[in-house]
Amino acid sequence: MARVDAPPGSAAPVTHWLDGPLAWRDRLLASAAFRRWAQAFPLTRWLARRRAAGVFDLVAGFVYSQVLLACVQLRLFELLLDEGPQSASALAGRWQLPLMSTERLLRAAVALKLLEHRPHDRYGLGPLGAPLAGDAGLAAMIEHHAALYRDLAEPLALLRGTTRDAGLAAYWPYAGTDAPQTLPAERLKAYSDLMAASQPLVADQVLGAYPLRRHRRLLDVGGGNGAFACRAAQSAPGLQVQVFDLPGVAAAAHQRFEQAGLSDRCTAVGGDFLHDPLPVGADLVTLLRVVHDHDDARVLRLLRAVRQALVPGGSLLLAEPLAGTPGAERMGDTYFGVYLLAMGRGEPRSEQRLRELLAEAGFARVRRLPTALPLQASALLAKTPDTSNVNVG
Ligand SMILES: C[S@@+](CC[C@H](N)C(=O)[O-])C[C@H]1O[C@@H](n2cnc3c(N)ncnc32)[C@H](O)[C@@H]1O
Repeated sequence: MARVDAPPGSAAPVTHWLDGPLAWRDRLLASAAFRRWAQAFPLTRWLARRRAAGVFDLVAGFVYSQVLLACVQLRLFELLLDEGPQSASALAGRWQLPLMSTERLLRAAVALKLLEHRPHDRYGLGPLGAPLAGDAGLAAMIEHHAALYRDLAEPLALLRGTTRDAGLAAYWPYAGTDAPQTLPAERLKAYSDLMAASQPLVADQVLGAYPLRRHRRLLDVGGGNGAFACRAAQSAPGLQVQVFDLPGVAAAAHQRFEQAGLSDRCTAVGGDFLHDPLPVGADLVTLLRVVHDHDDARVLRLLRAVRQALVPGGSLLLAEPLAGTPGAERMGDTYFGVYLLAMGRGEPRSEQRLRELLAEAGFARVRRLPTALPLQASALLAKTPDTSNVNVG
């Protein structure tokens, strides 16, 4: 039986009956002779090609991302949506780029299905580019990845924690401090604007899965500068909405409510949700894209504080992309796993892990609310016990 390394602290090597067959399979796939045979044999050729293409996509993925980033930075998708197909020379003139590199970018984007080559040698939107046209939230998300790409330039330095020029850690300053309430407003603005721009993607999922009309008072914890609160208030005319976020962010939420003419129903409170008491009396608390930013100990502290703040029988709606989501596994463990590592705190969690944390914090009757696009966000609804809110543990 094949030998594998023992886990730290254990003397005996750990083995499993599957180790032998899997080692045989690994040796087969690692053999150039076997791969040559599989590529030539008619019944395995399709599989060999698919595997080779899969490996190539992993090799070239960074290039794909940068082609997409260049298209977004040039506002190419909006331009083609507004003005229709364009020739390479028209685009090169508009962007003041060399014709040769403009053509290179356009052909690269065609191969990625971001664009399509149209009659008369023009370029129009492709099936993957069209949904990006005019979506400010997606564009903002894509553009802020420039910071992540800097962190990933040396992946081993990231894994060792020795990255020199912090990209995402600087972008999300609350992840690197135990006193986030002291952060000045100007350090909170870039990420808060990004969250507001991309919030419609999440709000669509949340409000589609869980209409808010049955609630009286909503507390959006870590609610950013109030983008979701406004959508929530507009979707449920009788709802009072309160945002709790860091002081600099809450001040921006207050401004948004005034500008939207919603100040009579929407308010904002500033503080640190890990140390300051949350406003009490809500019958619904939302935690949208908040929990994955924090380690288990902080999440438990936050969930217990939420439970204390809710009225007996109140509900918590937690929404974020979940690890292990069928069909979107790379989004959780690959993308968010690495993203949050670069950010400096937090982890993607599976539904099961969140259920455990919710139970430990005293929530019950947890159920998953089906969302239309789990890649964007999954939602869990949990309840506080109907009676007293004491003994939160
Ligand atoms: C990833 S953003 C999500 C914002 C918003 N819920 C959304 O989905 O657009 C996380 C939010 O949590 C807030 N936050 C992080 N740590 C906090 C803390 N200790 N106390 C209060 N707010 C905090 C941040 O300021 C930020 O607005």
